[in-house]
Amino acid sequence: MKFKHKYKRMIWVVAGLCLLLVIGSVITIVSIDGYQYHQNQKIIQSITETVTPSNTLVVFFSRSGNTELMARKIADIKKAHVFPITSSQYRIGVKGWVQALQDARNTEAQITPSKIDLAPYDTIYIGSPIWLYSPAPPAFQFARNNDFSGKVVVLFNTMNSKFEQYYIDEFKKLIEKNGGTFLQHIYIIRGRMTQQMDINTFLNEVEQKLKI
Ligand SMILES: Cc1cc2nc3c(=O)[nH]c(=O)nc-3n(C[C@H](O)[C@H](O)[C@H](O)COP(=O)(O)O)c2cc1C
Repeated sequence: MKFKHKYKRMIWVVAGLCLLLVIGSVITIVSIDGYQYHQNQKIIQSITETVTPSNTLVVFFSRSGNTELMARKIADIKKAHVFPITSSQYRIGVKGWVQALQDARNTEAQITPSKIDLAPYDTIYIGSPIWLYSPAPPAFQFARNNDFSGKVVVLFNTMNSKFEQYYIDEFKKLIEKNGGTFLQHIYIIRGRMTQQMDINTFLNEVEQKLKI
């Protein structure tokens, strides 16, 4: 009887420790996310936008600003117009992070705007973070909603460590189904959360990727 009681107590202690570990990890991840968001925003504001006519458009969805940074750098180099897609349920913070994790493998999302007039452009860059090895749902939703007839499309992603080619192929199929030519997939691995590459190396990497 005494042994059973001790055993039960041990289970509670282990369960409590596991719960603390999960809460601690979530707090750490969300704090790093928030820190990164603010660091990225400082640099993003210093990159000037192209206002003259352009036949290249960079469309992106970004939560913590890494993909936005890549998008703005691509637009700067290519003298392209840039257009953010937003999805309010994935805002920075705990709620948005949990929702992102929950929806990571979906290919549908509520996005604003749902469509963009692509008529002035012949090349469209579409960017998003990788969530659970796949481009985030807003990128798929944008690809589903728009007509890419006569357009060349480049998918670009930022991530911590890796993606699965299967999801990139699915994205390519969606672009082709909507009339586009899928030219290329480019990506930057910024490294795991505590050892991410610094912003200048990241921006140099964007330049290198565009030369390929
Ligand atoms: C819910 C969620 C899932 C993620 N899954 C992956 C993943 O499978 N592989 C990976 O390398 N990074 C993953 N990440 C990290 C992001 O891809 C990475 O931080 C990205 O640069 C964030 O882009 P953003 O700042 O534009 O939102 C994930 C992030 C979140 C929030």
